[in-house]
Amino acid sequence: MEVESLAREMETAVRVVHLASSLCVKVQEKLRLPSSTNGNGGGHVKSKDDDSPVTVADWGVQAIVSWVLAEVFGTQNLSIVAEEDTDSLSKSESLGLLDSVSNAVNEALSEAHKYGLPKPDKPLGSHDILKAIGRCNSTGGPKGRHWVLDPVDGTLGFVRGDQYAVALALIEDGKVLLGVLGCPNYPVKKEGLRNGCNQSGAGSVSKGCVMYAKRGSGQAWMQPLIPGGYPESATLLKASKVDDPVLATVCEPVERANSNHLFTAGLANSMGVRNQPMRVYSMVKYAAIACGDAEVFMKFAQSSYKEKIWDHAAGVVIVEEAGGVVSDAGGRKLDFSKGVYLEGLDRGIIACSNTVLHDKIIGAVYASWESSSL
Ligand SMILES: Nc1ncnc2c1ncn2[C@@H]1O[C@H](COP(=O)(O)O)[C@@H](OP(=O)(O)O)[C@H]1O
Ligand SMILES: [Mg+2]
Repeated sequence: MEVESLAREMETAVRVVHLASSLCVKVQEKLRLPSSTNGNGGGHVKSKDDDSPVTVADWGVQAIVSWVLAEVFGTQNLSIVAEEDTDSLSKSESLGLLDSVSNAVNEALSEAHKYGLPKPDKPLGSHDILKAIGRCNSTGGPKGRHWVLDPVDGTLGFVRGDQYAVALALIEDGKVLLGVLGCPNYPVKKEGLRNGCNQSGAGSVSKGCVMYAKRGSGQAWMQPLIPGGYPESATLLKASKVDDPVLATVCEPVERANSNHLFTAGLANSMGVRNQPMRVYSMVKYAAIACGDAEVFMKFAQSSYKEKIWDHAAGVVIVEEAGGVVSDAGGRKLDFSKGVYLEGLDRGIIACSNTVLHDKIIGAVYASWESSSL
């Protein structure tokens, strides 16, 4: 019974992330048009109170995921924790923006049947869209089931035409049961789509994938993103077996403000890492570990910053089921049971493709922390 219901949740989550990713691809294309070079993406981008950008895609994805989850599972007991709210979108001066969100949402939902998802009888009105976005106001917690959504993770990467991710997870009683990551700009080797993406070899590269995993299954999967529909195939993902730091690739946030590059460079150096760090926006870093393109992901934010569950939940379960390990800098599992924030996080986050590298980094943190300036 339990397994069966989770199958339905996984199926819905994967399909809606495909649909949401298709919306993002279209919005990102519009942002790149010459008419969008006026600093606010032709009206598609707005600044939040903390000056970080929010776009038509952030609200559009949140509306779509919320609407589909409500259709499939009903609104009673539906708890969704998500990044965006309706505050700025419902202001009178945002009417144009709300119109753009409505258009993007209705365009995407008109194709929902091609993804095996329900579709509205008639286009959603602004009221329905604000309701769907506003419904995602849960704060999670230790008990019950909570969907956790980052509609566009790495919004800065998104507006810069770079990497970003759509991240959806399901948490029950504080444990992440399943995670889905849409990575519309992630390069995937064609051989990889057939055989597991850590296989090397010359050959063409396609763009975009959706990765997903169910807790305890010992399997993480990847599907290609295909325009206008749902793919038939999925391939198994395996994290890298490289355990020699000399051969390892470390990835980290692009923005210095989000992680201390100097500190992580010192750690990497002390363990013998030689490759330059791979700097990537968003949870795509977890995707890179899960599919064997990198071995280590480190994020050491300023001590005043509190990490949010939607920035990690989906990535953690996918990396772990692909064979990797994720913990805080003290080696403890991340705690998704305390609400919106990863409370009690010890200094930083370390995701590795295997325990050998993970143990080495935890040891390096221990050795170097005293002398760090964090
Ligand atoms: N000062 C800060 N320190 C650390 N992380 C931060 C931060 N400000 C924002 N972030 C988080 O870092 C995420 C981007 O990750 P990365 O830097 O790895 O690309 C942001 O996600 P959003 O883009 O969804 O807001 C945001 O949640
Ligand atoms: Mg985010």
